[in-house]
Amino acid sequence: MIVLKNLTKKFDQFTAVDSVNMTIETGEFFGLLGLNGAGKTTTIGMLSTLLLPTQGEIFIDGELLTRKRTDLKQKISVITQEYSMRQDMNMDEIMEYQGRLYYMPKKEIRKRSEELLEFCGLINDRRKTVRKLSGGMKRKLMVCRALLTNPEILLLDEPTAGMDAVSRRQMWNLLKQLNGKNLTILLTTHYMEEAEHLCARVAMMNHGKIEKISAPQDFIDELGRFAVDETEEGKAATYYFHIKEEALKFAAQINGSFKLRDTTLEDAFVERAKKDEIR
Ligand SMILES: Nc1ncnc2c1ncn2[C@@H]1O[C@H](COP(=O)(O)OP(=O)(O)OP(=O)(O)O)[C@@H](O)[C@H]1O
Repeated sequence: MIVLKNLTKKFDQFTAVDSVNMTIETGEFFGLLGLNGAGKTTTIGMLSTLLLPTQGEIFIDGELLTRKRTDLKQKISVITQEYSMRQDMNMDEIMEYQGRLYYMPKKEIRKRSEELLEFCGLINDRRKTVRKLSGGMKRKLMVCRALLTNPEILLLDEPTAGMDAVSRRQMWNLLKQLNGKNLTILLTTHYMEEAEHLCARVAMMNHGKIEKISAPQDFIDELGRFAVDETEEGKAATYYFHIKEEALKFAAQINGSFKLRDTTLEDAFVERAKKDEIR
């Protein structure tokens, strides 16, 4: 279990993460959502101990996380937004290098690498250098590398940024399978469909603060499960309803064209952002 208590990070006078309180259960698939600059990466940075909190604490399974607690740090693996791999190494070499960093025996590195590369569908490309891999393959390799040391918690900062639709879905399947094996996953994403598809709960972060934590469906229900997209004289607007009959009644009096559909987490996210702009 991960517990953040009043977690705060200031860069000089600017507060990037502001008294965040949050609990992520063991084995949970949790999403951290928010506009650019909301404080998501900074939160991940503190969880990975790359950044030190200005105030507040992080507890892993009830124990205070500090840079000195290698035992706790070993439970956590992080995958950052940037590809941080040597271009001239092949997959086997990348895995071996990582294993050696953590003083893993050679035999174990080889066994676990093989399992992971197989699991991620990369085994046939293991001799390819990073330079020759597609963006999707590189991201999968980063997952393999992060899992080599058998972490209990995986932190992913925008794991599918820039991926094509097919690779993204492959990554989703992979992450779901890993979570099925009780890996706790915390991800940040700008793809609301991704969060809706994967996360049991999401936190909406805004200007460093957590505004609300709930299941994606709760955000949708709060807004109204039924959406009517109206297009009239080139203008588009969306209206939300809790009851389907009401949505249909509304749609019947529209002069232009309309589409009745299910509300998505993206709708809920955009509406919250609009309200914040007005405030
Ligand atoms: N090292 C730093 N020094 C000063 N300000 C920083 C630093 N790192 C982040 N910030 C600021 O803190 C705020 C939060 O940044 P952060 O990267 O955590 O946001 P984010 O939610 O991950 O955004 P994005 O979705 O764009 O990745 C931003 O205003 C950013 O400019």
